[in-house]
Amino acid sequence: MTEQQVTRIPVGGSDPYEVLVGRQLLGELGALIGDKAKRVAVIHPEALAETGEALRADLAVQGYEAIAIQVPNAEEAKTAEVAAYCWKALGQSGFTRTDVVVGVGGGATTDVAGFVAATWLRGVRWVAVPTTVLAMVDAAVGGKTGINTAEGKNLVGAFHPPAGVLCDLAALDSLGVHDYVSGLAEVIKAGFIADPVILDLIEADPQAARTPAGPHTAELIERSIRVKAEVVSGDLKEAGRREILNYGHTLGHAIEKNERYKWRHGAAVSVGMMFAAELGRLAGRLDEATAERHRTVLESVGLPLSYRGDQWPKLLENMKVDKKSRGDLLRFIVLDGLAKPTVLEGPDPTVLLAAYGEVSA
Ligand SMILES: NC(=O)c1ccc[n+]([C@@H]2O[C@H](COP(=O)([O-])OP(=O)(O)OC[C@H]3O[C@@H](n4cnc5c(N)ncnc54)[C@H](O)[C@@H]3O)[C@@H](O)[C@H]2O)c1
Ligand SMILES: O=C(O)C(=O)C[C@@H](O)[C@H](O)[C@H](O)COP(=O)(O)O
Ligand SMILES: [Zn+2]
Repeated sequence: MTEQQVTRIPVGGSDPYEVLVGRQLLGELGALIGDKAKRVAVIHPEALAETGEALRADLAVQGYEAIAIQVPNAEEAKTAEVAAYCWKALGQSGFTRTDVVVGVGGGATTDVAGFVAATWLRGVRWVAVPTTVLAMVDAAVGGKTGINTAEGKNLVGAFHPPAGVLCDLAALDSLGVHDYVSGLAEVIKAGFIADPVILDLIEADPQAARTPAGPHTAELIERSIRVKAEVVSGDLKEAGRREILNYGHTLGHAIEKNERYKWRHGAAVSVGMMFAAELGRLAGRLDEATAERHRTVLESVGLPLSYRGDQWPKLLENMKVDKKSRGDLLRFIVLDGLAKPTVLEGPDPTVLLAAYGEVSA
């Protein structure tokens, strides 16, 4: 990709928008903010203090009353206290319904920024500027916004699509390898549920896939965004098909909570996908080769495959508040085959335990 090339991926639904992938995209921000806004709030994590301030200063030069709101890094930002801190900043700046929130950062930041936008005055416009692989391919696209509570992950939130998403690939150069690789879990998820070419590209050179300098970085990101865009375009509020994007997340979210959010989301989802593959296999749905492919591709990029065996009772308890649960019924996304996701409802507890045995350390 040359510096000037920009890929535009449409996301449909009642409030359509585009995901732009390229470099030097910040020139696009003004058009997305629109001409009705007087004030803009740039919500950014501590790690991107300079970027947040540069963006604020640039918007101020363009004539907006721009404020920067710094939130903690990573999952510590996804709390009611941080949301309340942001609401206070908006209130103090006189933020009205025509003003705009810009969320710049990883998925944790875009989740809380989107949630603040969804709740302030019952909903104001927002633009996502994702700066991690994970946020580009998943978190910033699709309008799921939210925060955690003491009881679990993402338990409070709203569906509130952004006005646009700017994925500037240059942002990935400063990302640590651990965070880069964590994002690959959602890329690999998109491969297993819908686009196996993603898996072929990673398997061809797993080491190259671990860095933004790899030859297929833009293609992997764009393919994953297209999977997400296609799914959410037809089912914004997760009435059905959108549930496939939760592949690996039932156990993944339970692990994140058990680890008090010290594990990255992608790492937990990696173990969760391995578990879901084994669950599908043991339930007689998934062939052995595809289940084994999970192990090889996740391991090849350095993602974890196992978790502490003694934690199963706690994980089972955590999984009960998963949003796919209905009453006492646990529901999992499994595969009937490669790119054939489906729902497995109320699996036999012995099969669940056996599947966990396959990922227990
Ligand atoms: N809304 C959705 O549909 C959706 C989808 C997937 C994941 N998520 C959420 O996304 C979150 C995980 O996102 P993540 O993996 O991006 O992690 P993250 O947001 O926690 O970011 C990881 C770390 O990298 C820092 N960082 C961000 N961009 C950087 C950059 N360019 N250079 C250097 N440091 C940078 C962050 O400040 C943080 O410390 C989880 O909370 C998960 O639940 C949401
Ligand atoms: O967009 C979706 O829908 C997803 O499930 C994508 C997931 O990768 C993401 O982690 C999402 O935040 C999980 O949502 P939740 O509803 O299970 O909290
Ligand atoms: Zn996820």
